[in-house]
Amino acid sequence: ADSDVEQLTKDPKNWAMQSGNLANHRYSELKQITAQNAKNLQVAWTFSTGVLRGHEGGPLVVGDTMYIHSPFPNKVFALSLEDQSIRWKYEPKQDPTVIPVMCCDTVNRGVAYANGKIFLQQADTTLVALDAKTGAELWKIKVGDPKIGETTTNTPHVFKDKVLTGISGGEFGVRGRVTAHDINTGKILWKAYSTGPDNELMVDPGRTMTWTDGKMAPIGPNSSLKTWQGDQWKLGGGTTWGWYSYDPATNLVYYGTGNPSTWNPRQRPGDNKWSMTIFARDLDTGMAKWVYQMTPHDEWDYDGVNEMILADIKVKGQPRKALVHFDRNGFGYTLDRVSGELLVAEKYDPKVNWATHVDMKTGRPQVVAKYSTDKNGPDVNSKGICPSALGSKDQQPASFNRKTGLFYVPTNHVCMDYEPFQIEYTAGQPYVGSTLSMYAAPNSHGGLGNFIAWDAGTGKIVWSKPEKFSVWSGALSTAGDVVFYGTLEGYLKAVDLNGKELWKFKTPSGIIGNVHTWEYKGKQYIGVLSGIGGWAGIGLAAGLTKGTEGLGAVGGYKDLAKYTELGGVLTVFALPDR
Ligand SMILES: O=C(O)c1cc(C(=O)O)c2c(n1)C(=O)C(=O)c1cc(C(=O)O)[nH]c1-2
Ligand SMILES: [Ca+2]
Repeated sequence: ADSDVEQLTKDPKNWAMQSGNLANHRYSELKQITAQNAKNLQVAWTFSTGVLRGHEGGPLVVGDTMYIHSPFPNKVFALSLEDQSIRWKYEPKQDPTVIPVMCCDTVNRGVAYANGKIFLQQADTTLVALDAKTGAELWKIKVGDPKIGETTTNTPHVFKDKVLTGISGGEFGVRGRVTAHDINTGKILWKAYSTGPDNELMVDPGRTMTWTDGKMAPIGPNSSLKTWQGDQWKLGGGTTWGWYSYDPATNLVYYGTGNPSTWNPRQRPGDNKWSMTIFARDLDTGMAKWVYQMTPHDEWDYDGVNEMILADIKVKGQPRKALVHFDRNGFGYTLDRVSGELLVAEKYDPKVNWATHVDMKTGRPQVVAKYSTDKNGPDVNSKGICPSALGSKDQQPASFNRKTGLFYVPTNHVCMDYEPFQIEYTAGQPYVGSTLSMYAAPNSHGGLGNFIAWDAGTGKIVWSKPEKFSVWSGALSTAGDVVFYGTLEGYLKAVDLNGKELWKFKTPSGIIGNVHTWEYKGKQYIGVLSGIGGWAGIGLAAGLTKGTEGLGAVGGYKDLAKYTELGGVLTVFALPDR
């Protein structure tokens, strides 16, 4: 039987899924807080998780209870909205040796709710179901092995009667996959890899389609194996650590796969399918209906895992069932989510230079030779590549406003120098094979980020608001015509539909969490987790973690220490009583 989560997300009093709804909208129908009164927002209450390092994701609210989480050791708290007391607390026992094999800080992107259960994905790859009333453990299952660099940072995703989860470790030669579990027992119902033989990919060579020659065509047999040399696909990356979405009308689940391993492209000739790819899979069977690869043969670490936002919008004047995706590679893609047809691919940061454009017939980016780290070869420093490996956007999710039809997107405005080198694979050791340095986009406003509004029907930036640092927090937009996001200095900001700043508040630490909203006893609340960390904040969060120095210190982020310190704190805001 289907879970209650879809129904719960239809009542805007709840915030029952990390993304707000199945379609990854991060939009709320609540409109007590408006562009006129947002300047009056005040702190209603706060709560410390007692954990340092990177707090991504955000609070879930179901009825009169809030569920929040922390990064490693992955605590979960159930809080009463009535008196803010702790109803229960869960703290798993985990082996801390997992910490050094997490590439980009010990982040966690939050818990999921369904049918009276809370689902948690621990760093050590254990997927756990808890009783939402008591916090008692109902079942758990390990989906990976940290000894070979497999870890988990993603939120679990509940669609209908299944909970889906991914894997991290693209920087350790992990082979990416998604598993679908029975919500009542944890039993694996299907498992679909990103690289390898057709049966393990769960593709049908005659029926799984992809965009080629200006139309959809079957992918053909061994579509992945043919694009790797020898057994390289076994260490091929294509991990699955992003925000998934689901369309009940087509029964398709959508997610992206990450970078191919290693970052030295000369060591893995070929397109490296299906890394850097959008998968559309039937939820019941797991079989792929269509795939689209954004960055064939990645040479820059542009993981393709960023969220797929399902939106019914006009594209070039025609109403379409669209899928909108802001890829790390700097292109904003609009596809037909039913067929997989490529509709729009345009740069959402004007500085993007590694490719001139995406060929709309082949779907392939046209790479600029001087920024090809493969052509330039190992031990050559390719300079001035935009975006950097952080992408024009990383994990920080965008919001789709159902009223304006526009997307509000937190972005990075960062470029890099990239120098690949030969690396041997050793299980459980970084398999990175490149050194980077990253810096603010040259000849621009000097900051490391922008917060933008995007028209996915035409592929155009509507407005762009410069920020000193990358906007590493997820956005929220509301029917009250307010858009919220957090900054790495720790400000929670409210802007109007033209990007004009209405209000800001300095929270206790830098924000890499996502802004959520809910209603309790007739009052609308806004909540966000502070707690600097993640890749942009890792310098502050951990010093550079041993073994991950190669991931590159980002020059400008060192200044963060002038603005903020570590510490996970939830801050809840509301308008004053009249
Ligand atoms: O390839 C992978 O498996 C993998 C995993 C993760 C992760 O799980 O956090 C990140 C990345 N890659 C990555 O490339 C990246 O830029 C990144 C940023 C962050 C973050 O939370 O700030 N995680 C990750
Ligand atoms: Ca990666």
